Amino acid sequence: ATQVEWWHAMGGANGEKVEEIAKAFNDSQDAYEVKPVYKGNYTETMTSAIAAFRAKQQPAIVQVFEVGTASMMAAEGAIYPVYKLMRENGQSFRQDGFLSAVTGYYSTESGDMLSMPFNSSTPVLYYNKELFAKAGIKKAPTTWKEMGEVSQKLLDSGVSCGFTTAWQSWTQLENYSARQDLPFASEANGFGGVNTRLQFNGDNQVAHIQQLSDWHKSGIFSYGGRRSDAAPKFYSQECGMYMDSSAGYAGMKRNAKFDFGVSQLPYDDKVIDTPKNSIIGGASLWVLQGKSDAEYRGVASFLSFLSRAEVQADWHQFSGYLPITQAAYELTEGQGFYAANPGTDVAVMQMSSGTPTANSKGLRLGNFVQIRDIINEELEAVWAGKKTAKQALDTAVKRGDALLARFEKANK
Ligand SMILES: O=P(O)(O)OC[C@H](O)CO
Repeated sequence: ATQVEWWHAMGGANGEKVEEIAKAFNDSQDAYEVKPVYKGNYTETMTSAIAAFRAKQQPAIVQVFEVGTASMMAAEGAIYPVYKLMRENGQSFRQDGFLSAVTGYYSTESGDMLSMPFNSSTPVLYYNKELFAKAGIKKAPTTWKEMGEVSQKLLDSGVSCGFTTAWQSWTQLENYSARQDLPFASEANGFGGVNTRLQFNGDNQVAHIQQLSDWHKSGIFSYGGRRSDAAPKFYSQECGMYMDSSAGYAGMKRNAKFDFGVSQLPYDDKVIDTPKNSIIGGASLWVLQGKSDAEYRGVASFLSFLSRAEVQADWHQFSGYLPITQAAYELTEGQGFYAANPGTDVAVMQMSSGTPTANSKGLRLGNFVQIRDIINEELEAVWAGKKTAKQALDTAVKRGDALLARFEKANK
């Protein structure tokens, strides 16, 4: 069989599921064998693939997190656009069957899908129902004001922290901006052109980060790391609430030894009456150039397999990633999964509520991997009490803009 290498960044429970999916494809036919290879976290996987491409050792498929999207799109000679691959390999590929919020993120202006949105997520709020009950809290907070009040009740009942968060730039700046309908960057968050510049140092974002800083001092909020490293604070019941990707679900079922609930991210009722949709994260699969025709036939066949409703629905139900096709969503609903597992449809609802605005469609920023590092550094200076929110966000914008200017120059 022709071998097809697939580099990915799925560890833990979701990594085991990826192995299972590849095996199911391999068992379903004997012309191709997909070999999944775990390459570390998202940044490590992307960096390895770029280095491998330069050394002509690249895999056929690489999983790249949403943050790397603009960089991948710009790497024209290195990628084989998915819409083209499917067409040239005789696979019928109905883009219109995918959820528009997801395809929009990964398509060109003319609507052609460049990568395959295998695992799209959106951040949600997880909460410990048992700690809530002990503290006399009846329901999950819906606004940031309630977030503070509920956290205080948790602290008063003896819990050591109200909440923690994973992926701080994604949850507290990118999605905060989208939900509150505030620009994160100009040019429709980069969708309008490479001449985009950062705007997340507006008054509302500054006030939000300053509030988190004050809460960090009082114990309401506790910082636990740049990716999902804060999860153990929630599992160990140190914190009563936790904001993370909807795909934290698989790990949650495995590690949380208590009853937990899932609800939408809180919104800021000082800024907006009805929050906008949240934006996606997670990753998509990019096909790389330089492989044989036989390998590409294998890739196309595998991507078709991955978009099947039953494969998608199973992956969605296991991991908490979004059902990326309408058919996978309907199948899941028809199977009674949402009714039997309350909270599992929160991400889809939050993501698809209302009509997306220029501020909630998503982000398309060059050098965004490095910009996220800058944001992480600056936010960490806030949590450490070394900078005010305003100082940190102003500096992050200035440093990030220099990277955007460089990307603009290279991609005009
Ligand atoms: O944990 P994931 O896979 O949903 O990804 C979260 C963020 O989008 C990564 O940038």
